[in-house]
Amino acid sequence: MNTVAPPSTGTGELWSAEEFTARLRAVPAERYHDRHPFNVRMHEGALSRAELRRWITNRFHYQRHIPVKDALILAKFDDPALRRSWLRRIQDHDGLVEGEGGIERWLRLGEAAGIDRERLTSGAEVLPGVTLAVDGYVNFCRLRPPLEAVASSLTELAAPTIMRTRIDAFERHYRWIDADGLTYFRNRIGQGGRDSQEALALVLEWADTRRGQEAAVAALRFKCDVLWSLLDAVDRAGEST
Ligand SMILES: O=C(O)c1cc(C(=O)O)c2c(n1)C(=O)C(=O)c1cc(C(=O)O)[nH]c1-2
Repeated sequence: MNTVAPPSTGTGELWSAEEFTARLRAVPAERYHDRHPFNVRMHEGALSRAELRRWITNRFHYQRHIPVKDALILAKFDDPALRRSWLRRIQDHDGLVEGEGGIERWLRLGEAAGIDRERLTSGAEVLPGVTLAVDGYVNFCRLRPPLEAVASSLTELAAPTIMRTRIDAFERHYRWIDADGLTYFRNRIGQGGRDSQEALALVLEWADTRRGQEAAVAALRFKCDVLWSLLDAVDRAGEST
């Protein structure tokens, strides 16, 4: 996390599709939040119940804003097929009817960990740094062009792997959480894989200048920083309790 982005000149030649793809994939490979000390401790089984509950509570703030940022991205598209396709992401989180969808599954994860849904939905325990990180992501998607907004979702290239690692860690080390609570993570393996392939194809198609390619890589770095900052806040909150 100490690397500094080189200044973007945007003046070089267009990277080939292979090189551009490799540069995009290199970003989460280097700075995805699976390397964050908090996630490392989670995967090793070293988190206390209070820490895990703090993570679930604060990550809920991220989860509930994903469909909001996807609605902001959707509003930028003028193509019906593209809107239809992107709409699926909102439906994945919100469900088609009450009681379904990713947000509901995250609430059930909370219940499995002993946090009732009123406590999660109240947002009362969301840390200031988490609010800022999530606002940063939502506003990035609100303000940036479609290429960058879509590219920022490409952290999901790495998400299926972290989901598998997390399920394994929960089943092994945090057995006090009922296994049914892990359904959110199980569902995201397929959804995240599909969403990231869709987003990658769009970014490859739309980035038709070197400047655009560099902007897409920078968007993905920014998103890695969002996820990293969120975990920093969750990690540091423990120092004062
Ligand atoms: O738990 C995780 O590590 C993790 C990471 C990410 C990600 O890489 O952005 C997402 C999710 N989960 C997730 O559940 C999710 O729905 C999601 C949507 C997006 C996005 O940027 O559109 N990222 C992620």
